[in-house]
Amino acid sequence: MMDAVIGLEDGTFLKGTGFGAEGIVCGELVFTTQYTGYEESLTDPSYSGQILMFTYPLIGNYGVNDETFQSDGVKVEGLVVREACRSPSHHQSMRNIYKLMEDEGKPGISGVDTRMLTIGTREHGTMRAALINGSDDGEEAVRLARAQPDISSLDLISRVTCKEPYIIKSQVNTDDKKNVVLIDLGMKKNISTSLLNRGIDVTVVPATTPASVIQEFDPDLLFLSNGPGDPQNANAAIDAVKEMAGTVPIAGICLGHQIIARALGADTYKLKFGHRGANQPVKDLETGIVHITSQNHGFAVEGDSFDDTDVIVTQINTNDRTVEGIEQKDLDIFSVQYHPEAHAGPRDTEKIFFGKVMKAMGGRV
Ligand SMILES: NC(=O)CC[C@H](N)C(=O)O
Repeated sequence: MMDAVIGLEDGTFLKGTGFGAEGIVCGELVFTTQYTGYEESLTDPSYSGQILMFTYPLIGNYGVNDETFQSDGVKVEGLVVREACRSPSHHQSMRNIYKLMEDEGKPGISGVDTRMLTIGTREHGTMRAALINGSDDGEEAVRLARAQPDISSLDLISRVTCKEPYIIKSQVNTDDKKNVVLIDLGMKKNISTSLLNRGIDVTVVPATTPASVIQEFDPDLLFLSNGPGDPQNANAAIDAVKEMAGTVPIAGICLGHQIIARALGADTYKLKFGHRGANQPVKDLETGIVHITSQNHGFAVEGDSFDDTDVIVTQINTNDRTVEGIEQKDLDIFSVQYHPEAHAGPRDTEKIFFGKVMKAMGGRV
């Protein structure tokens, strides 16, 4: 048992019990309301630069199975929970969450009032934080929280994107093989899996790959993944979309959606405390149907700011009416703010979104 403390930029600090690796981490403190799916969220590269807090009071009760990972390891900077389960129960569990965080060199804190921290975040907006595992010096944690740069000034994508292009061949036999070029901005594994399961070969390329190189791979569709940080910092991908718009269909998820929107001349802005959870209601404005979606984002697209006046907002969040989906029909471009690939979260929109990707390439849905 180690002393641990979390400090926020507003001067709040809470002492608790440390687990995982000893050390100090800094990042934005964000909360997610999902009850399950902690393995997927901890390994989601979109959380790079952030300390993740679960509002659900018990995390780790079904252990850790590496098969669920959305990347090669834990990508959050640190973890905040009310209680971390030491003795999990699940036949596929390989280790407990204590061991996971220790093996991955990431600190966690338990035994803190996550309700108070969540209310504070909702009232103040997302705050910079520091988590120290191995000390209970709250003043130092607050000082470190305040000393770090704002997330918008960090280049987080370069930390999580792949270094070289690579090709994943689909094992599904189809007569008409399609090839998607996927710009890896910090891709969750289930995005490529959702394409591979439909018989599509996936060429994954680094975030700074220019349009000229993407074209050499002869894509049937250009796909932009999820990823960390402020979409304003993804200039290379924004330029690639601008250059390729109209030449191939383009689709995107989350950060990919924000990048596509910026390429079409829209503004993006920071939400007060973001949407993170597995039950976010999204209304399709064409059908009127509301789907329950998985989400993890802190930025959003300004719906009425598009330079391209043919862009339509296709979906909105019914909680706060923020933009959840856009489409430019003439250019065959569409994207969503939520996560149709789920993992973690509901699969309500999986068939709809990836069906649309298939249709855009002239393939079978
Ligand atoms: N999951 C994501 O792709 C997140 C996108 C972006 N980093 C945001 O926080 O809004």
